[in-house]
Amino acid sequence: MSIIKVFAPAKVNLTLHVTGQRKDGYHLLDSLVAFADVGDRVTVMPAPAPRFEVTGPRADGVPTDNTNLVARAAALFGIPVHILLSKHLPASAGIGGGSSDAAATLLALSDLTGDTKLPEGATELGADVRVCLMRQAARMRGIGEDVIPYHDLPPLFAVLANPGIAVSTPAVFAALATKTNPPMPKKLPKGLKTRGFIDWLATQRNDLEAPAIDAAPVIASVLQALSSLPGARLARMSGSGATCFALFDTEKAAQDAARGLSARQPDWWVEPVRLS
Ligand SMILES: C[C@@](CO)(OP(=O)(O)O)[C@H](O)COP(=O)(O)OP(=O)(O)OC[C@H]1O[C@@H](n2ccc(N)nc2=O)[C@H](O)[C@@H]1O
Ligand SMILES: Nc1ncnc2c1ncn2[C@@H]1O[C@H](COP(=O)(O)OP(=O)(O)O)[C@@H](O)[C@H]1O
Repeated sequence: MSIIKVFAPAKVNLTLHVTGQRKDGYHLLDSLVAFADVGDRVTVMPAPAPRFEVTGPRADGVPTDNTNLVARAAALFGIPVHILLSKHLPASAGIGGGSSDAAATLLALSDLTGDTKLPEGATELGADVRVCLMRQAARMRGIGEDVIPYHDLPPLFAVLANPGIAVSTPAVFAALATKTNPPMPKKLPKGLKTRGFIDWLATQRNDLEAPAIDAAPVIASVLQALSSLPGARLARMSGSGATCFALFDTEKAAQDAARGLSARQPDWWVEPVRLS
């Protein structure tokens, strides 16, 4: 029997510029997205009837019914499968857990069925699903439908930190004071090494940081804690929060900093990661 396992990496918005709003309310973005080496795991196997289970250290509170994006993605293929979702990423956390799980499910079912074409409705599962299907650094524009791979990401080492509060993406977008902010430069940097690239990132923004902090002031404490870690070069929020990241010049600096932060904040989710 074929059992297909697909990793669903955390998505990190290294930048997130909100550049406008469509008539239907969705916001136009210009975001440089990368993927971490931590994530959820989706296992799919053929079954006589559909079955869906959620396990893992971060399974609490994740829907186990057909509202889960994994179940919705699988249903698009119209064949019965048994799916195991192992949750390692916090939910409603700005790191695209649901979208990455949905993308992993689409990839697993394509593999199982041999269908190379995505089923209708696949990318409507969420604005981040398209970039999550790409699973590599990319510039994402529009509301997430315009995704171009970015091949110039140098080695990037980060600490991800989430204080354990869920943030509502629609509420954060709705609270944004200015909807038309400048995009990133037309041409993104090419050939920069880690240090220079982090310096460039520091000139860019996450426009959702301010409204997310208004909704959940603990995010300001997370950013403060990350920026004061030894060797931290830049601290920023990912997506609509509450997960924030700090960037370091070396893998060792990120690992040491993550150990220190975990010891001080044992209730936070803290992970040293490599981004690509
Ligand atoms: C903000 C971002 C940045 O990568 O990440 P997260 O914070 O979710 O991780 C994404 O654009 C989120 O993508 P995703 O979580 O897939 O969004 P969806 O489920 O499609 O939309 C949830 C809600 O967010 C708002 N929304 C989402 C995307 C967008 N470009 N404009 C919006 O205004 C809408 O209110 C929408 O109803
Ligand atoms: N597979 C999934 N994992 C996590 N949350 C999910 C999943 N499927 C549906 N959801 C729902 O999607 C919402 C957003 O979760 P998530 O995608 O993790 O957040 P974000 O959009 O901030 O990255 C949550 O309210 C959760 O109930």
